[in-house]
Amino acid sequence: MENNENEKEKLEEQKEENKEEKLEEKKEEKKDIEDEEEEAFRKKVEELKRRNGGKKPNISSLTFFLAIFLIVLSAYYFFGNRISNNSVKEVTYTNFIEKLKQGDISEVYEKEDNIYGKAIDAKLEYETKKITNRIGDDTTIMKVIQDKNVELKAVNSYASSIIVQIILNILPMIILIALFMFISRRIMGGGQGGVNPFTMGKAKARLKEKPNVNFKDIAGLDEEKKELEEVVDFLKDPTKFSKAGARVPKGVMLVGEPGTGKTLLAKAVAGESGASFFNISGSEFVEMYVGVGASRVRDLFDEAKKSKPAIIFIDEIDAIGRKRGEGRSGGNEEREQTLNQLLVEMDGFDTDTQIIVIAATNREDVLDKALLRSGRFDRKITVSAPDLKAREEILKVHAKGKKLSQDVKLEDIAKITPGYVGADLANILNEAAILAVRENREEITMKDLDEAVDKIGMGIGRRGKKISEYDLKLTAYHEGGHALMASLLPNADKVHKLTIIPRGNAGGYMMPLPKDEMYVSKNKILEEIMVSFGGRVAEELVMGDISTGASSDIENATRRAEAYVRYYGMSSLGPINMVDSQESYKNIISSETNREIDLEVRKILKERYEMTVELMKQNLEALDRIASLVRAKETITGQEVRALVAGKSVDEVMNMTTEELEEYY
Ligand SMILES: Nc1ncnc2c1ncn2[C@@H]1O[C@H](COP(=O)(O)OP(=O)(O)OP(=O)(O)O)[C@@H](O)[C@H]1O
Ligand SMILES: [Zn+2]
Repeated sequence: MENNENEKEKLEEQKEENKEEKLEEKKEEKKDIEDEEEEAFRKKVEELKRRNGGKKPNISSLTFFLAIFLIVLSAYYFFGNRISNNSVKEVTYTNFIEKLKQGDISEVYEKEDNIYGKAIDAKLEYETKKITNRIGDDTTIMKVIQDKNVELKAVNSYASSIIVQIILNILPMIILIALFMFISRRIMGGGQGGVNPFTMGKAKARLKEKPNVNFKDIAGLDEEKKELEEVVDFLKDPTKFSKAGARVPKGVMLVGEPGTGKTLLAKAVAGESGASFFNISGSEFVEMYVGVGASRVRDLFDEAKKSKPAIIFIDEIDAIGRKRGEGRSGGNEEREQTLNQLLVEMDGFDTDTQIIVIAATNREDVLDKALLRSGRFDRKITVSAPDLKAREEILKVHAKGKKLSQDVKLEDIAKITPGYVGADLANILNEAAILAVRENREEITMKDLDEAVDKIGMGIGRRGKKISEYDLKLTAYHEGGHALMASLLPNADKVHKLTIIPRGNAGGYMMPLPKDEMYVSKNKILEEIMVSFGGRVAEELVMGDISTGASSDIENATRRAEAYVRYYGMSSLGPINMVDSQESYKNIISSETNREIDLEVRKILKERYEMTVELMKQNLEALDRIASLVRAKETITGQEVRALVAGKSVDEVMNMTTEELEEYY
């Protein structure tokens, strides 16, 4: 099979499409972005508030330098006045000598460039410029002084004036530095305690900590913890890895919505392995001055190497890890340099480096592919929103140390909070505690918790909305329809996971496990079209009505069918490339051919839709079982789906052990 560049790309694309969850995401992404941006903004504000701890923005450094300035100024006047608090009259040198000769001056002293002479009546001082360096070198004036027996003060205010002068000379510098620091704080957005201009390239040492979080402090997230265990092993005993010739982990990418516990997981890896924990946010690198990001990365890694084993946790990696040559204008070059430096550092790791970089993001789509290449962040762990059971456990974790009244059933709170993440659940308990305290009660009641759910729910927008019974059923059947098709059709990608926990604007999703294959077969394309249609068909057969929830499924199916005809030349129109692109055959595609393509695409889609209806009608019971299990558990695995499709009942599957389920891998 010939495999030119383009085709490879197409195949890649196809593969990626498969990987993508097949639900409504595409269409709704636009809406999502708005939601996300709002969410991001809200988070930023909260973050700022949190960092400042309610204090006013830090302007103490400015006041500090202002104070110094005032002290210096008053000191100057103090000394200055003590030296000459009489009125001074400037005279010419000859005039001064004249006055001396006439005996008008009783006392002479020098200060800086001048000679001063106190008038006899002590009311006036004469001032004139010195013509020599020291008054003693001036033979003319010395002779007159000796002749007239005028008192010459050898020690004068010269010393103090040096201090004043030094201060005066460095004062502008001090003021400049103060201003610089003040502005730098402004640039940093008031957070992080500002930057010292002399060490601004340095990673802050205070970022290092030894967290006392362990895996057992994290509720749910079992799969995620299991995957991280390997990293813990490595940090504890790297020799085990090198001896076994196993590839050493370098970077782990945690992908998941805000508040799902990514930071917590990273800390727990440190806690479990006893490694030092360096925490920095990607946005901190780019909010810095130009040219500093890369050197900060270098310093951070140097720091970490000194206290190995260590974990470097980079939150919001997307801030530096965006696709290169893309993204918002300004600061791009800076970001790219920072990213390059990060890659360079990671490429330089070997077995005894004993550093693991854990990065977190909720925008995997914008990440530069280079980051995910092998030897860098090649372990990707999706941190998902908690399901029913996990939510109850998280609630329990955060209920520790709080008094709950007898009537409280955390299980019931878990039931009404699908879509809430760990941070939301922690907030619910805090809020409930506040409500109780406000009414002078010691115990949190169910009513407090209910109220807290409403309040937090309002704050988190869509995620916190209660979902109607009808919508839950619709989602369960829709996703169940995808999963059923994926399990029945031999060439389609297997189901990895099925969930009705809302994410973004999607009510739920079916996550396939893409096969590792070089080429996509004709049958696979056709079957994947049926998997896409599975959602819509299930709605039609079970609910008797169809919804807008299938829009992206339909788009997906259409795209596949079109590629099948136009690009892969698999249809009855034959192996002709009819891709609509600038350099291709396009110019000679006649309008008749276009019409033919159109008809062919429609025919394929119609056929496949009807086949999906037929196949699903024969397996409606399996569909019911899938829908009811996913309703009960919110998230179910591919194994569970396949056990149900194989004829096991919902109860049987619920009671299966992990080993028993392995059979349905
Ligand atoms: N599985 C969990 N078990 C217990 N508590 C959790 C869990 N997940 C989240 N939390 C709570 O939510 C808080 C926020 O979680 P964390 O900061 O780890 O989320 P995150 O995914 O890193 O979010 P962000 O993307 O905003 O940084 C934690 O401090 C913890 O109190
Ligand atoms: Zn769907």
